[in-house]
Order: sequence, then C-alpha cells, then structure tokens
Amino acid sequence: MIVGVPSEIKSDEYRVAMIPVGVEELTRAGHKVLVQAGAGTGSGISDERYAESGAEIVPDAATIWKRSEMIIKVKEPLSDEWPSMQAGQVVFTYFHFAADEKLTRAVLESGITAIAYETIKDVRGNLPLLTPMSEVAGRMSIQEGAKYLERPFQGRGILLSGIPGVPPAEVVVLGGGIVGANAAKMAAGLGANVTLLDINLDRLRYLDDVMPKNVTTVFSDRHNILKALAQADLVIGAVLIPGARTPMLVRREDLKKMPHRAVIIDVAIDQGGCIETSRPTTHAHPTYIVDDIVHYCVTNMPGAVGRTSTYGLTNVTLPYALQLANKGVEKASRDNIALAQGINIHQGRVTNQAVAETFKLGYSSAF
Ligand SMILES: NC(=O)C1=CN([C@@H]2O[C@H](COP(=O)(O)OP(=O)(O)OC[C@H]3O[C@@H](n4cnc5c(N)ncnc54)[C@H](O)[C@@H]3O)[C@@H](O)[C@H]2O)C=CC1
Ligand SMILES: CC(=O)C(=O)O
Repeated sequence: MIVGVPSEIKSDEYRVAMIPVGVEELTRAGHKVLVQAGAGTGSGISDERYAESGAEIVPDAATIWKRSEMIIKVKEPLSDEWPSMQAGQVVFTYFHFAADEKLTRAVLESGITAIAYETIKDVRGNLPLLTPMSEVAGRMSIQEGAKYLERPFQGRGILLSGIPGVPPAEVVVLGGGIVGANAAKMAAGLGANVTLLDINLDRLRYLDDVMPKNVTTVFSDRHNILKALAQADLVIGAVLIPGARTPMLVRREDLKKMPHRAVIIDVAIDQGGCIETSRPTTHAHPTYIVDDIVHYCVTNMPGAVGRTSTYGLTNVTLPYALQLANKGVEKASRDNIALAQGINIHQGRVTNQAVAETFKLGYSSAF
C-alpha cells in the first residue's frame, strides 16, 4: 500500500503523524511511505531522517494526497484539503465530526473512508488513540490556566499555589476522565484546591483513592456544578461522550455567578465544548472574554508541544496503521473490533451512531 504523510496545516500545529521508526516498520512490511518535505520539522525530525528510514520525500501535499491509498494525519482535514480527498482513499486521523457539520458533509461527499482516532475503543472501553493527547492537554490546561490567571493576560491575578498566609486558587474540573485526572493531578501538585466532578461514580471512587488530599470528588449535577462555579478561579472543561457533541454543562447565565476574570479552559472544545459561550480558538489567538470571564478554547492544544506530542501519538497510532496497511480496512476492522469503531464514515455513509444522531443522518455499519 502507498501511505502518505502530509504536513499539518492547522494554525500552530507542530505534530507529525509518523516518525522514522514508523516509516521503517511500514517499509519492512512491503509498503511505500511518502512524507511531505518539512512535515517533521515542528517535532525536530529532518527530511534526511525520514529518507534514511526508507521514505520518499515529496515536495508538496497535493502529490501526497493524489498518490496515496492511505493518508495518515494528526488533525482533521481543513477546507483547503477537502478537494484533495479521493473516493476510495482511507484517511486515518482525528476528525471530531460531531463538532463540525461542514466537515462531515464534505467527507461524506468525498467517498473516502474516515477512520477517527478519537472513537477507536478497546474492549475495556478506553480510547487508546485519544489517551496520550488527553494526557498532554490535561497537563497543559493547568499551565495555560496559570498563565491566563495572571493580570497581564487579563486574568484575575491569582497564583494557583497561593503562598504561606494567602490561600491557594480554587480549580474546578468538569469530567474526571483522562484530561480531568491529569489536570487535577497537576493543579493539586501546584497546591491548588481542586474540585473534580463526574457522573461516573466508579470513576469518582477510583479518583478519590488515588488523588491527593487537596482534590475533592463531587457528583456532577446542576446543583453541584453551580456551587463549584461560584468559587472557581479556574475551570477546566474535560467532559466527553465518545463520538457525540459535548454536553453543555455551563450556561451563559452561569458566568455571572463566577468570580470576575476567572479563567475557563474548555479542553472539550474539539467535540463542541461544555460551556455555552465556548467557541474554537487558536494558539495564535487563544483567549477571548465573555461576561468578564476569560475563555481559552484551543482545539489542538498538544500541537504546541510537538516534540512531546508527536511521540505520544505515534506510539499508539502505528500498530493500527500497520494493521490497516497490511490487511486493508475491511479485514483489519473485522479482525480488530477496536479499530472497527474508528470508522465514522465509509464511502458516502455515516458508520458511527453518535455522528449520525448529531446531524440526523442515516446510520449503517461499514461492512
Ligand atoms: N482541545 C484539545 O486540544 C484536546 C481536546 N481533547 C478533548 O478533551 C475531551 C475529554 O477527553 P478525555 O478526558 O480523554 O475523555 P474521557 O472519556 O477520558 O473522559 C470524559 C469524562 O467525562 C465524564 N462525563 C460525561 N458526562 C459528564 C457530565 N455530564 N458531567 C461530568 N462528567 C461527565 C465521563 O464520565 C468521563 O469520565 C474530549 O473531547 C477530547 O477530545 C483531548 C485532547 C486534546
Ligand atoms: C485530540 C485532538 O484533537 C488533538 O490532540 O488535537
């Protein structure tokens, strides 16, 4: 199979979808890998390293899209890339369809098979291709939150840790999955008081066991969310219903009950966001203010730390890429149920139930 790795074109996206060892593995298995010139630069990987590993370096994205039977990316295809998608091609990347109807319709019309990293689900219910980037984003959310709480960045001027004699910040984390747990651990490590909310009581029991004493677990209902928001200096949005649009947990009217110039980092923005006033932002312009609350809603947070994120991502994507290349989509997905759950759109049909329900489109299974 010919496998193409184009450069990412999203704003400040420094990740690349394959590292040289991936090229070596695919080449050894008899496949050809095309890598766009400069694709690895943001992660510190030179064209020479890819070429030594067996890749053909291709100067432009258009040629990669045209020649490849499977495209491996990091972020969803942007509108500039839509005309390059070809019927019958497999595209393996994050898609987050439920947050973007135009993308969903463009992919349906293109006739590609869209395999979304974020809905690949293993037998234990884990999302193995989302987990490492959620670890990055969860940890980063506290770094970013700490920064935007500073007054010169328009925040309320609070140091997360406090100091002897002055209390620490109140951090509220909505959702105790991978993002939420990583955010809570980081915030607690800095000395903040953390309230971690989730609807999954088994998950709360586990978190209550493993988190430090300055993390309090609370069942996520409207009453408890409002109570937590009233004290919050920093709120992290970390809720997910896999494949679906994020449930809205904070309404616009709730912002008025929060302390002035508190900061919201809505990590869940890639699936639509869990705050009514959230809208996607970029690393170049990460924040905006609504009702005196600072909002940070960057859809590719891990892209800013490419040297960490690229390795975290490719550690988990490569085994699936190899299965797809070796067996083709149909056999690979029949042999691996986790992979089958990643197929969101197959040749003009929606094959993920949550995406179909979000846009009231028909659903059918891929094979
Ligand atoms: N902006 C960015 O750059 C990035 C965004 N993300 C996004 O972050 C979000 C969270 O991802 P993960 O932590 O990996 O998901 P996860 O599935 O590990 O955790 C989600 C948690 O939300 C909980 N939840 C569901 N409904 C809830 C409610 N009403 N109240 C409270 N909790 C509720 C679930 O029980 C679960 O524990 C996803 O949308 C993911 O795509 C992840 C990485 C990077
Ligand atoms: C999960 C995701 O969309 C990202 O890492 O950018």
